[in-house]
Amino acid sequence: MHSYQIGVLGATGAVGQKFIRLLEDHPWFTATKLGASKRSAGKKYKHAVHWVEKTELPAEVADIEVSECQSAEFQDVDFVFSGLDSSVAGDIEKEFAEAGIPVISNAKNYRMHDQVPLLVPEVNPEHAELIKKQTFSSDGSGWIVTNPNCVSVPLSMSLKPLDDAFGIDSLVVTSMQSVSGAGYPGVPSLDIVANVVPYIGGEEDKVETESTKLLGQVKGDTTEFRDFTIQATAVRVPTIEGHLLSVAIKLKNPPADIEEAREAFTDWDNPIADLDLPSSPKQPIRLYEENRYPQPRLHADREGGMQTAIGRLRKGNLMDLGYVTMAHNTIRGAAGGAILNAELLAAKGYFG
Ligand SMILES: NC(=O)C1=CN([C@@H]2O[C@H](COP(=O)(O)OP(=O)(O)OC[C@H]3O[C@@H](n4cnc5c(N)ncnc54)[C@H](OP(=O)(O)O)[C@@H]3O)[C@@H](O)[C@H]2O)C=CC1
Ligand SMILES: N[C@@H](CC(=O)OP(=O)(O)O)C(=O)O
Repeated sequence: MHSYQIGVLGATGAVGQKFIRLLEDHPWFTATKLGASKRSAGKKYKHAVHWVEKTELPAEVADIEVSECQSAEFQDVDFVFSGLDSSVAGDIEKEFAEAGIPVISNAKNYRMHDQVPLLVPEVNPEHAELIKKQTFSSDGSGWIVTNPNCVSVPLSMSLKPLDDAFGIDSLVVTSMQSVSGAGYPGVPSLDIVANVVPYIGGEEDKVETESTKLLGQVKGDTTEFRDFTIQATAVRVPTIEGHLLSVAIKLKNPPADIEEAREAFTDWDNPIADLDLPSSPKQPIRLYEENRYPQPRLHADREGGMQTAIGRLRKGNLMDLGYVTMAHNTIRGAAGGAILNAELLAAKGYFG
């Protein structure tokens, strides 16, 4: 039976609040320590946070006094989740790992670090073994694992079955990203109401790189990236939750017909199904046949926000296939993805 006391760094932020909500009643993990900036430290969580979740602020955490994000304050926890702002996540997460506290991070800072796994349990669970190569702490007790960017999650989930079946040559992706991706208060209302903003700073580089690490292979003490090319355009749209991606893909051994492409998704086996992890969706990938699906408002919450939706699968004129894919950006693409990573690592015995 797994039972862990955990801390949440950045607990007052948009992603931090999602951690708090998803951890309420979690069968394995209990949040006992919460960290944020000096602005929040010393206050009760209920007074420090500007709660934006639809559910009530969980009573178990409401009166916890928020700490500064220093390992000395978190000595009693088994590990921490990090929903820290990336401007501070680098130094803080390193300090925790050096002090022997594992960090399950949602921030971008260590995603490209040679020994840090960039992990999506259904895509590359075997990359967890890189943890053993990390030297943040002298005895190996402190380490960092990251989850990818909220666009890279549905992208890599959709690419994995296609890669297994046909091999990926190259792809073009356009991501239509919801406003919650920018945190709270996020994008100014005058920019985004009844509008589309055709640029999200720093986003395209991450989308063009992360899937080549996720679908890569651990070799020695690092990951060998794949050599397929991704061309990305990231735009902000006035939806609230759920990033919708349009993908056009060229394959090494294209399917004979669209039915064969469909089967790549429907016949794909989830490699972690037998672990029966608490946050694992029963059906990680859902292929919609209806031309008008998937839609962020209708489908982002499916399977607790952990399912990746695929639709509009069709033969392309220029590339081999076209499709759309969509996932809940702050659950599957952020806090829920990090919690699933921690469940995988707990089931594999990484927390001792
Ligand atoms: N929103 C999303 O969809 C996604 C976000 N992410 C990533 O998750 C992280 C958090 O994003 P989001 O929740 O939107 O951001 P927010 O701005 O909403 O929250 C940031 C958190 O970091 C804390 N913080 C800020 N400065 C410091 C500091 N100097 N020391 C300690 N804590 C500090 C804040 O505390 P305080 O309240 O006290 O200021 C707050 O808890 C980012 O790295 C982001 O890129 C990843 C995927 C998706
Ligand atoms: N940039 C993403 C959210 C985010 O913070 O991504 P990352 O974890 O890669 O920094 C969005 O706007 O939707």
